[in-house]
Amino acid sequence: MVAIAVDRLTKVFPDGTVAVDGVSFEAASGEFLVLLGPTGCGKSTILRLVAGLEQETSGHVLIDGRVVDEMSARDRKVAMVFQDYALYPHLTVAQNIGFPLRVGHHAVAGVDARVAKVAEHLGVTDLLHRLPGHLSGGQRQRVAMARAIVREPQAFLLDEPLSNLDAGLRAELRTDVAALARRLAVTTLYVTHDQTEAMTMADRVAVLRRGVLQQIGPPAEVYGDPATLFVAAFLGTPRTNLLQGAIYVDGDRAVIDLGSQVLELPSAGALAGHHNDRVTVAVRADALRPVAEADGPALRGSVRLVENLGHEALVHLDTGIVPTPLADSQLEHPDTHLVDAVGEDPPPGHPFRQALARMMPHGRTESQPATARTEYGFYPVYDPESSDQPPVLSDVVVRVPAPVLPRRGDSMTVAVELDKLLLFDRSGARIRFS
Ligand SMILES: Nc1ncnc2c1ncn2[C@@H]1O[C@H](COP(=O)(O)OP(=O)(O)OP(=O)(O)O)[C@@H](O)[C@H]1O
Repeated sequence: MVAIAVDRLTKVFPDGTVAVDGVSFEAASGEFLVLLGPTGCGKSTILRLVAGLEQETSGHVLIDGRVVDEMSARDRKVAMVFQDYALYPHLTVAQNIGFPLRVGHHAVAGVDARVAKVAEHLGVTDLLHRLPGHLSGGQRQRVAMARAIVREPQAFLLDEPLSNLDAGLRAELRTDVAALARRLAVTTLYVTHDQTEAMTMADRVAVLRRGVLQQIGPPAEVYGDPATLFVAAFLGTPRTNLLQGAIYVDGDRAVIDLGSQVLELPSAGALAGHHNDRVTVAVRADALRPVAEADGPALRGSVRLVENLGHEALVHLDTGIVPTPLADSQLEHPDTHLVDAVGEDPPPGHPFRQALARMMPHGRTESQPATARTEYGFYPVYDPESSDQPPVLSDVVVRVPAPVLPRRGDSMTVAVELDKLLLFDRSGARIRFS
């Protein structure tokens, strides 16, 4: 088997769309590498470039250490499977699987044996005589996979192969597909926007955003140690809580000021140089634990909503903390929207004045002016362009084990595991503090 690498790969389409922007990575021989990212981030384009179905604007594709930029798709000997399996409707399953061998240079002898072997690998032996129209979606996808591997490709390129299937089948097939790729030890690039698929199937995950590689690493590392706010926000079920905050440092004391609440850190440590920095605090449900009484860092709130999932519940807590909005925040527009409200007010007449006037201060009450600061000098800011609606305070989502569930309106305290707390600066880059 062979390694696949891309080196500063860039694809600009004729209309100027930069679909892939200087991406470099290497999938080792036999590795299962998942390309993960939201729609339009360039995943499929990377796959098509590797397959030779698209010509790169600059950079290189390497297969087994050899630059293949000028090599035809056929000669690259990689097999690609798409989400629409595109089986030939008038051919039986056996004929579909054997098709690449019959049109290729192979002697016809031996085709049946290879079809039988591959069909067994994919668990479709009983279906060999059927037509695709008489198969379920999952069975069709298995046949498409069988057809792709029958030529014994050097590598597998899978483009959202499971996305047309229902949830149950997806779960079943993702285990099968990953197991098959490992059994055959075929180097695999697998494209998905589904974080569960990425986490469960991959040896390593490459997270992409707008054609740019954000981070690559084993699933646990990318999840637990995200390099950017984008990665932290993209990976998390339930969704990662993103909270506006600021860092306050006084000697060896450090506080993360969340407006209506503060989290005290044991020591300033690596945050010493970040006094007054505006940050987004990303805190996932697995960093939060409901407690009767806090004996360490904690957040408090009142229960707004309980989603009962049977074995556990997701509790939405109204904490009075202002969220970093996912779509209109620095997540999508680095450093363009948020005003640095820490430290000093903008001068009169400054264009940000209006924005500041619409700020939601911490624990706002009727008697409190809208520009109240916390004792540490911070107030969260709403982007006035993102919405005409009054600002909404963040719900912090917490997992609570069934059966003892809180009720709407109950107060709740959740202990915060500080070493799972993720801080990001205004450009979305990680601030490490321990
Ligand atoms: N032929 C083309 N001409 C112009 N733009 C294109 C072309 N093909 C893709 N794009 C654009 O390039 C970007 C990346 O597309 P690509 O299909 O690689 O994304 P993706 O991450 O695979 O998305 P999805 O998950 O929706 O399939 C998108 O903005 C897309 O609109």
